[in-house]
Amino acid sequence: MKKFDVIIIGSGTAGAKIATECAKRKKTVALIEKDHHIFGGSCINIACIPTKTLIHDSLHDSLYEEAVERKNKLVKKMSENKYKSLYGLDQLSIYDGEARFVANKEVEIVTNSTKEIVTAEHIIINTGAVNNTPPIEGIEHVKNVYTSTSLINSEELPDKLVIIGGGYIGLEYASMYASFGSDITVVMPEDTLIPNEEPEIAQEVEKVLKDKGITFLFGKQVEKVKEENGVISLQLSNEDEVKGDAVLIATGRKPNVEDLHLENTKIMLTDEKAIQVNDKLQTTVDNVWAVGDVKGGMQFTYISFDDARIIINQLFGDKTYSMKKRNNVPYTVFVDPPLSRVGHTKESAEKDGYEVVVNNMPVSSIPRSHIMNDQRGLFTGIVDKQTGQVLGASLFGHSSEELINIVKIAIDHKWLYTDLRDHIFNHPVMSESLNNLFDLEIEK
Ligand SMILES: Cc1cc2nc3c(=O)[nH]c(=O)nc-3n(C[C@H](O)[C@H](O)[C@H](O)COP(=O)(O)OP(=O)(O)OC[C@H]3O[C@@H](n4cnc5c(N)ncnc54)[C@H](O)[C@@H]3O)c2cc1C
Ligand SMILES: NC(=O)c1ccc[n+]([C@@H]2O[C@H](COP(=O)([O-])OP(=O)(O)OC[C@H]3O[C@@H](n4cnc5c(N)ncnc54)[C@H](O)[C@@H]3O)[C@@H](O)[C@H]2O)c1
Repeated sequence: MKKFDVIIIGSGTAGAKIATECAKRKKTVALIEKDHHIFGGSCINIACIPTKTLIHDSLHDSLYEEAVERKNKLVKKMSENKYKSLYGLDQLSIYDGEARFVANKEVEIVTNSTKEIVTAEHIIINTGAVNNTPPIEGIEHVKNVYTSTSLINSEELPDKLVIIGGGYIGLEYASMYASFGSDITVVMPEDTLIPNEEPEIAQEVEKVLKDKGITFLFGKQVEKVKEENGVISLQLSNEDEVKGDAVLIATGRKPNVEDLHLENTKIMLTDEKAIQVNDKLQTTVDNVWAVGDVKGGMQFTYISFDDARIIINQLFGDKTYSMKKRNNVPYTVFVDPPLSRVGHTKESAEKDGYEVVVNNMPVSSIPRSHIMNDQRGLFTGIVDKQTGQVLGASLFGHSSEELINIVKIAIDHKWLYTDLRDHIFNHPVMSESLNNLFDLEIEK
């Protein structure tokens, strides 16, 4: 049986980074990827990069088919570059095959024509997540039912798209396909949009997305789907019916564990069927680690990348970096304009015992928004009344995907609101708005 220092299952964000770092340190590595067409994993092939490219082009008057073509070229280039950056690294063997466990520390690699069992001192599982499709009667018989992956590969713009689920994918695709000109209905079980965000921000997002022509059906489940002459009818929980010519299922993504044959090991799963790890990303088997979406929790590329930092620190560093040190993770929902958040909302800060000062500021008060001719949105800043420390921000408006990182630095470094209020920004730019967002009256 061939023995490596490290086996990595999946070439996603974490896997590729760990493979490079191990090879740099002259470790022998087997990197196993089951689908050569998505070498480099989800982010560059089916997720962040293709969707944000299409979103960009949807806002710059591109025709849908042209945008899909540009997206395809970019994805191909990025995937090839990723492969080239790894292929030929000394000590690194890339396997085009599916990995499955046959014992705690033994992995079988299955290709079309071969089977080989390999072992290693360390095994890292980076198999990502797969779509979670709810059981809806009739759905398997209906054409033009898409996932986030298949819809953006279809070159035909849907005329009337019904989206099931109002999370990240549901909202980003609703906004993007509305910008391209599709008629959009979002069916979601929640009673309100983005219930974990500041209520004022959520209301503003809803208003802006409705102004784009998107219809939301709140508090509804889809029970049955059927198709007649190309018209798809979705029967909802309250007997209502909604019709479209295409359906997107955007009801979450679940850890990809099914084909790993973990029953041959002592690797345990959580109640949510993710691989159970501790804060160092160790599974329940010694020297087997899990990184990225497959370990459950937040599903973001930068979390997978940060997981790689943990592994590299644990294998080659001083072993001090772990999930315990990860906090204030920012995120952006790339609707138009983007919604970004870091740290506390008013409600979550108060739950944690803070007395807070809150400032809401319309984007229209920012000079840059007039230059760009886009005054939509609202910014909210949250500050601890006792200490004056910045606790959080919710930014719904142009460029928020960049601005939010300034607030993250402020929270991480325990800056006071006055640090942002008095910072000299250049002008006229969106970031100077932080001077005003954190210009607060704080009485102690
Ligand atoms: C539509 C969409 C948009 C998104 N947009 C964003 C965004 O804007 N920003 C953001 O931060 N996140 C975004 N995400 C989430 C982000 O893409 C994921 O969190 C991230 O890519 C997860 O990476 P990973 O390292 O866990 O694994 P992945 O990148 O998913 O890689 C897993 C790899 O393992 C391979 N594999 C699986 N099983 C086996 C096996 N048995 N043997 C061998 N290989 C195997 C797969 O083929 C795959 O290549 C988006 C997700 C989606 C679906
Ligand atoms: N900008 C980004 O960073 C970005 C973009 C896209 C996706 N992602 C990641 O991808 C992951 C998956 O995205 P997602 O939107 O699929 O998941 P999600 O968890 O964000 O949202 C799922 C939605 O589907 C609804 N839902 C669940 N079961 C349902 C059912 N049976 N019927 C109808 N609706 C149902 C949920 O209530 C929710 O509204 C996210 O967790 C996110 O981390 C990130």
